[in-house]
Amino acid sequence: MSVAIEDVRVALGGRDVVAGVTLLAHDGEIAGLVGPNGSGKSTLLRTVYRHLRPDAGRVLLDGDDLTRLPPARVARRIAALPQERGGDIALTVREMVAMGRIPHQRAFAAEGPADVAAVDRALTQVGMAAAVDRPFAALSGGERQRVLLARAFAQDTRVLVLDEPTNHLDIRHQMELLSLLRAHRRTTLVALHDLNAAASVCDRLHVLADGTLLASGPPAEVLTAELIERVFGVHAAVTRHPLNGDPLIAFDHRRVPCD
Ligand SMILES: Nc1ncnc2c1ncn2[C@@H]1O[C@H](COP(=O)(O)OP(=O)(O)OP(=O)(O)O)[C@@H](O)[C@H]1O
Repeated sequence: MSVAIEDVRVALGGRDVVAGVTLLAHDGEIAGLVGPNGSGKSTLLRTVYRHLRPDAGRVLLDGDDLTRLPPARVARRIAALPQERGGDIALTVREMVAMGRIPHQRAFAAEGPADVAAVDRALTQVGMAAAVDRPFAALSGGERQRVLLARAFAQDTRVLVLDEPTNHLDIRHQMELLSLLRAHRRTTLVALHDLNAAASVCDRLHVLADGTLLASGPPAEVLTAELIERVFGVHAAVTRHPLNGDPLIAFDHRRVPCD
């Protein structure tokens, strides 16, 4: 299932924070959004999981305008890990993940065997199966993150939208999550700050700055030292990863950022 963002504009607080962005995530592709803080990544993703309606432009799901599709149908097609990660919600871990099954259930129907299996599978995938009865509100930041990811996986959609999914995760859980994304091969839109992770996991990268799209393409073409300096204002050396040949971006943390 493809996701096409066509000339989307979003105004917030009296200014365009997304100023006419066009990009396409092909069926089964992992499309990464990278860019500095405030460049519009979350805002753009919110238009895809329908948290925000664009002021202009359209988001198309396999050619269908998202705003014209019934919400329940969208929920069976798009699952999201938003940047808002839930607070004091009085649910257990299992109950939280089971919410991902609601779009598949008839009104007031109990969970069926397929729902139970999907919830169990998702909890195992994120390594939280042993915590099913714990209160969600009592989890650490990284544990909550993994449970919300499980909820998105349990929703069993063809499209996943993930806003900074590796935030709070230790290196092992970051790597497990990124390899799960590759193994699942759903159409995925993911905002990532870690350029090396983005280079390894994404099929295509889209670089945002000040609400506009500056570059799109395969990571090895997009992530040049010049682009990184122009967009992020830091010096970087782009080499090859010694273990897998992916682009490897090295920063000199002893050096002050450039002007
Ligand atoms: N509700 C709002 N009202 C006014 N301005 C907003 C609102 N939400 C976001 N913005 C502004 O829109 C701009 C883009 O924000 P957005 O969260 O999309 O950026 P981002 O690229 O996801 O940033 P980050 O990397 O920090 O998560 C920012 O300047 C932000 O301050």
